[in-house]
Amino acid sequence: MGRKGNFVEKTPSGPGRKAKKQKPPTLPDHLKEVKEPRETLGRRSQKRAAKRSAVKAGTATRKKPAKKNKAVNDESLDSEGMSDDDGERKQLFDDGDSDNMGEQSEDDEPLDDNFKGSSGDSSNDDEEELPIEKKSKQLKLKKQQEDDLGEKELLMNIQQSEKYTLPSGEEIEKELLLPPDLTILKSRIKEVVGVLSDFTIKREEGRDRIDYLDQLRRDLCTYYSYNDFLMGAFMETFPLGELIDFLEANETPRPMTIRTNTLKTRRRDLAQALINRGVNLDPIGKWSKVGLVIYNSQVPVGATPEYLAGHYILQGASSFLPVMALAPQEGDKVLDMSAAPGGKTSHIAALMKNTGMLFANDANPERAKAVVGNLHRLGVTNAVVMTYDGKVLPKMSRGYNRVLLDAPCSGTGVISKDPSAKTSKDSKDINRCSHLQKELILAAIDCADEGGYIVYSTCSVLVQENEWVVDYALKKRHVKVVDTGLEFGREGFPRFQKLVFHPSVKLSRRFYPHTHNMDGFFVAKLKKISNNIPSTAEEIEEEPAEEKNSNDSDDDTSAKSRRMKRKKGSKANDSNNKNSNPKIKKGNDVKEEKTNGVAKTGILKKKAGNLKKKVFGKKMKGPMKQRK
Ligand SMILES: C[S@@+](CC[C@H](N)C(=O)[O-])C[C@H]1O[C@@H](n2cnc3c(N)ncnc32)[C@H](O)[C@@H]1O
Repeated sequence: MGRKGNFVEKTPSGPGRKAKKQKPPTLPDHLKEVKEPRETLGRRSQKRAAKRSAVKAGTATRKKPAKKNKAVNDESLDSEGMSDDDGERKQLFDDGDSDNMGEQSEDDEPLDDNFKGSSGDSSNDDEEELPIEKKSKQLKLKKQQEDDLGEKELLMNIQQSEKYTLPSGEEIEKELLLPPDLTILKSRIKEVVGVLSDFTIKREEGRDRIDYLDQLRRDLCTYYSYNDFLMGAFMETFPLGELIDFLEANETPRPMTIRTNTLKTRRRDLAQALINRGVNLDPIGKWSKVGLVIYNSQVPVGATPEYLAGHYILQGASSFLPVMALAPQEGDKVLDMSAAPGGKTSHIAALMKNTGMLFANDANPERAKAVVGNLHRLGVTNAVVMTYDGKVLPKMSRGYNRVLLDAPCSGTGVISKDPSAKTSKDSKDINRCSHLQKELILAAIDCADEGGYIVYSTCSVLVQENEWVVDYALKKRHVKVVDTGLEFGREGFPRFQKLVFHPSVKLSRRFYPHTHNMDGFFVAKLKKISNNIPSTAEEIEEEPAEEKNSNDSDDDTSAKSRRMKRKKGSKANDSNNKNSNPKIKKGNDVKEEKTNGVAKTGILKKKAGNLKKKVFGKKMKGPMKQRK
């Protein structure tokens, strides 16, 4: 579909199988005789042909290019007769009828002669050369010299890196007085990463790892313009080699992607319509049937008639993933707890084929307006838009088959889109986000029906906003982590620094700009086992378990190395993932309500006076008519 760019450059791979098998052509002697140049030959060709004749007759010598000489002198080649064959073939081409062939082989030769700076024949050739040929030779020579120099420098650098010395405090102070020299910073970053990757061998006597890490952190902050806190957080999250890739990826925008709105069109038809408008596109990948990647366009992609008609939405590739993990079904009752501007809500509606009931909530009324606009444009008719604080939702409406919590977050996965995060986020922000996320995830679980699914996602790469939050939910509610069903993505971290999370958080998925060429994202899927709340939930500390011994090897995932920092009786929740019931107590504040997947509009009706809601297409009374 579309105009596919052929990114794989095809390089000729030498003679084919048949050609290799064939012996060089052997001609009868009379045909090998040198012919007089034909009348049609040009002046230069005639000169060359005359020279060749002289060489053959022994009245002149002919210089061979350095490489070819080497090949000719190579005994092993001689013994196989290959060089003779080459010579013979060359001679045949040179003397043959084809002027082009002759010219070609001649053109190749003087270049090497010139390289050797020889006189004689080559100087004659020089005289014959066109200015462009001379220029080309000079450029080749210059390039060769540069390459040689580069190689020498590389060797020198390698030798230097083995005994790389960190700058002294005085040198650093001096440096700080001047504007940053990016070239120096870049090479020092490279050097320090090199030392850290082979520390015992490359370290400077008397220097600790922390000295190098501090220097690296300072340099990375300056080079990539991050604040110290965030750089530290990233250094804890990624191995060093990967860290640089991640930071580099944050400097370039991700590909523009759109999602076909299957409520209105098919991807094939949309692609054709956009191609007709001069949009160069491709399917996003095998993992999505609705995504298209836009390489370039002659028209603004956010203002085409197809866009205005709601045939697609501009949406980052990673934003498809939480909805795919949620896998909403036709007729479901679904809650999108923080929905604005509605990209994922509209995707959910499309998968539900506008059936069932979809509640799109966002605490920010201004942002909720964008949800209204998008849902109208995209033809969503099964949705209600609400503007509540997600934390209060369980008191109003429960029994959802599926709940999406695309949580408010620090945005550390989308720095290429919003580079202000590089300097604006500090530890307080992350703590605040994490705290809110923990409250919202519990609310999301409470809203879900028994057996229902909750997808938790963020566009952050920080553990505190991801695995930590999921681990917290596992301790506080009777849920288990299940497979997201997504085909790709890195596993969630079951451990981080000294912290140990429930091993099942591994089932969650991490997506990175440097590995997946999409925004950094985290997706976890939970299944609610029951409405019961672990009896110890209130006593459980919010902090995840800490490892006993920080020297434990990173690979040691044994149960021994885990110390669950729970108080007495906390075993209950450990069994969540084995599907057994933990010690439980009924939540007093929560009135249970089994809905079997059908919306209980009574709740909404009761609170209608307070609800700032909008209904699209269908009235709120009674369950939606389902289109199957
Ligand atoms: C990551 S955005 C959601 C993006 C949306 N899911 C989409 O795909 O278009 C997070 C949203 O959470 C909303 N939010 C923040 N605090 C909230 C709360 N306490 N309850 C509900 N929504 C909240 C923000 O207004 C913001 O729109």
